[in-house]
Amino acid sequence: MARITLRQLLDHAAENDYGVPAFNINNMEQALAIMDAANQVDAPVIIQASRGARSYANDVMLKHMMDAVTEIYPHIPVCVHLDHGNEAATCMTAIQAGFTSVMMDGSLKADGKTPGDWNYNVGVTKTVTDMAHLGGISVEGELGVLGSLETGMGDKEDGHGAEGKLSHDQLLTNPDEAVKFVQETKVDALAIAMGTSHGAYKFTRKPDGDILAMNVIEEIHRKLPNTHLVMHGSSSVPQDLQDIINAYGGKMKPTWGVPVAEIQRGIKNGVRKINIDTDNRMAMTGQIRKVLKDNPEEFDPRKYLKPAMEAMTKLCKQRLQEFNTAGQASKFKKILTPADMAKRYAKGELDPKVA
Ligand SMILES: O=C(CO)COP(=O)(O)O
Ligand SMILES: O=C[C@H](O)COP(=O)(O)O
Ligand SMILES: [Zn+2]
Ligand SMILES: [Zn+2]
Repeated sequence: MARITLRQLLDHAAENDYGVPAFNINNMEQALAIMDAANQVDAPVIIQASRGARSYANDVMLKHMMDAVTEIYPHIPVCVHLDHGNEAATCMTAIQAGFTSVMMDGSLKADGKTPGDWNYNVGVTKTVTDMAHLGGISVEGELGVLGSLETGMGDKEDGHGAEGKLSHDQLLTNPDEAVKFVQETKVDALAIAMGTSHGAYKFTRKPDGDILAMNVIEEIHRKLPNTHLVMHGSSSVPQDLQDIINAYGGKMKPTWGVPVAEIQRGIKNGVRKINIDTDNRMAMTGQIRKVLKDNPEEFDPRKYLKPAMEAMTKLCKQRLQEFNTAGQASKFKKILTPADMAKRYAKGELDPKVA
């Protein structure tokens, strides 16, 4: 069993200068596609499930799917992570279901819509780290609210995201506050806001520093050189995937995502976890549309799900190569269990270090 905690994985990534994509799953096809990619390029990987994924697939199904992939690919370290936990209970039930890492997203209140203030965010995040670390489970926190620097709007695209207009103060993580947040909460990884948002419609033009503030990441990394940074909303929304969808009856509007080169710049500056969901959704949907359009007589789901999986594997493989995750799986000497990690937290070995 090669189920790894986020903390052990990202510590290795920091020591070896690479980033790890965190791909979202909702079903078996996505889990198999990710693992096929990781196996082909010898990469460790993060598989994450949102609250929506948990209610779509059922925790029991997710748990056994994760057991299945680690049995099929025992040599691939897999971190099973909760994406955007909205309250402590959501994190605790994920841990019960076998997740080795949870995100407590206190940038928004439990409703997933209202921005949380400093005291709320620190309080709820610390509650989760205190409990999770007792069991050796890793925690990602978030400071700053995801949303567009072009429009000031939070991302409401998939039901989770700030409502209403946000100020630049809210949309850009403050580096001094980031230091205090990490010290007070002891999170293992920190998600920061710098202009990305979820979904396909991130930018109306190729992003420059005005709308994708990579300088914020660089400044935070200078102050917190030992903290693993997380970029949410990091799909690149490739033009060729937009084109396939639109060529086969889709109606995606013109849009830009996060260029891979910007993510690579982030990886040089402490970004260790890169969240990608939309690109994989698009890769699958493009193939499903194509098969059904080309073969209107077809009704066997395997006929369109297989090419959909292959397109997702191709995308995942490409990101694992671009982030230098490829070739790293076989470098792991020993996968520590959550119980091993619990002892390390108890000794204070994993306490945050500030520059
Ligand atoms: O951040 C994400 C999940 O937490 C996914 O982002 P994308 O919508 O850019 O793929
Ligand atoms: O928010 C991040 C992911 O894209 C998951 O989306 P979801 O909540 O629709 O599952
Ligand atoms: Zn999303
Ligand atoms: Zn996210």
